[in-house]
Amino acid sequence: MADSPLGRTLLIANPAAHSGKGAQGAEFARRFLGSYSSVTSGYEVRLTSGPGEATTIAEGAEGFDTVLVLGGDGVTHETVCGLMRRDAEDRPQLGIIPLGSGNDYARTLGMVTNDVEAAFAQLVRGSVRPVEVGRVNGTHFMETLSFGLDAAIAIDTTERRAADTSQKGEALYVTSGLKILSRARGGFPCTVRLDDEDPVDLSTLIFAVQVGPTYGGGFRICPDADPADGLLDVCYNVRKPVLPHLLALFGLARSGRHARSRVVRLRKIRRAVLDFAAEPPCQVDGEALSGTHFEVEVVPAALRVIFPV
Ligand SMILES: Nc1ncnc2c1ncn2[C@@H]1O[C@H](COP(=O)(O)OP(=O)(O)OP(=O)(O)O)[C@@H](O)[C@H]1O
Repeated sequence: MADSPLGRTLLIANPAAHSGKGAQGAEFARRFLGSYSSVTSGYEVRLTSGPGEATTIAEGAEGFDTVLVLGGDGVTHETVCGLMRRDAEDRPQLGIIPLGSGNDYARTLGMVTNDVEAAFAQLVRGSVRPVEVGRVNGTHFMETLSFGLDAAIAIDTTERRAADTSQKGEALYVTSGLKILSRARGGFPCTVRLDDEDPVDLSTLIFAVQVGPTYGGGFRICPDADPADGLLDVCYNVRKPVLPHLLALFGLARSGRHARSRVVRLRKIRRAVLDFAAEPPCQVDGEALSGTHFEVEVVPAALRVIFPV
């Protein structure tokens, strides 16, 4: 590793990412790695053929110093889950080449998005820092876990994108948001225990657990979240706002200004246990998760990730 910035490198690329632009991005990345041989000490390129494969490839990343992932938050989540199945001492460092529609993890790290060449320039000169990941019922997440309306919006967004709507990214999230929020009524009753505190009953509309500040393609739900502070940030409602207020909060969350509202509370925690009366909408890095009992915890310094300098 000493004689090249990335050492022995495995590139995991999703050709389907960003509405198929991943294929071209992967080809560019392959040519880049071939042309600039001093950047690595040898490399391998693996294209994913479908959901879940990045996890298997990353889990088997034996003898690599660096795993690069090219694609969006979905394939990055799968790669992180695979890396977390490896022993910590045999876990390669991770670099992101963001090519997706949401790119929230890239935003957390400060990587340029949807520009493969510029991302390589950042990675080659970057610095490696340990970051935490979250864990919920045995599944890891690198950016976001949420319950309630925001999860319903994220799941609706994913389903509509899969159904090939012409809307993308933020526009898709906003239209899903307006649809789901305008139908919101009861909330999702839940008992929550944060760290070692006494359990509290909440009438949950949203309960977000974040490693980095954003979800949904840039909504700053936990504006102070820092992926290297060893803590998870949570944002949840402590009152039920009337619908116009709820819609206004949704708009303010774009810039993080919802944090000033007395309706929501923001905290930093290590652990949370949530028990819902009935199964809530739940998303983990954009993927749906089912259940009523959720045990959430931080895994501090779980991954070494390349940040731009
Ligand atoms: N060859 C493939 N064909 C179809 N889907 C794939 C393939 N390889 C991986 N996938 C799936 O595509 C999903 C979405 O990919 P990814 O997150 O990379 O891009 P995106 O959806 O454009 O971006 P974002 O997640 O940021 O919105 C992943 O969850 C992954 O399981």
